[in-house]
Amino acid sequence: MKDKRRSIGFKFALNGIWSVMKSERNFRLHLLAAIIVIIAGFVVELSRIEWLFTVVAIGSVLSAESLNSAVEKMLDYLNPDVHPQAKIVKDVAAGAVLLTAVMATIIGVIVFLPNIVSMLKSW
Ligand SMILES: Nc1ncnc2c1ncn2[C@@H]1O[C@H](COP(=O)(O)OP(=O)(O)OP(=O)(O)O)[C@@H](O)[C@H]1O
Repeated sequence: MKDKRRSIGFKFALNGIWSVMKSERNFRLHLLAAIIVIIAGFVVELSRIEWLFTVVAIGSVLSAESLNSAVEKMLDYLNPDVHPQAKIVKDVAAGAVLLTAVMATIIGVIVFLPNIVSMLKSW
């Protein structure tokens, strides 16, 4: 019974990921960027520790994007009047995405730049 409930919960979670993929252009763009980064990771042969940072960076951005989308959808559903508090709620959620995207960019530069430079030197 507990297993069945768990698998239903998992199905709902997958449904949430699918829904954000369908409705959020930014999520799709970040997903595309993640796929390109993963392919680049194989090309430059990242080390184990570099993969760890890369995976954490990608996961953080996609998670923040999903939570931002949940906040947006909840507010859209509640349909509040124009109000400074409603603005703050959306802006704070969008800020979380920006913070993770900046972090991911910094990690990307630190991880990939030396690899790309040494690859170019060996040509
Ligand atoms: N009810 C509201 N009251 C005051 N400001 C709002 C309200 N709703 C949205 N805003 C402001 O307008 C901005 C854009 O909101 P909008 O609903 O158009 O897009 P979003 O849901 O944040 O993003 P997306 O473009 O992904 O749908 C928000 O970031 C917020 O600053």
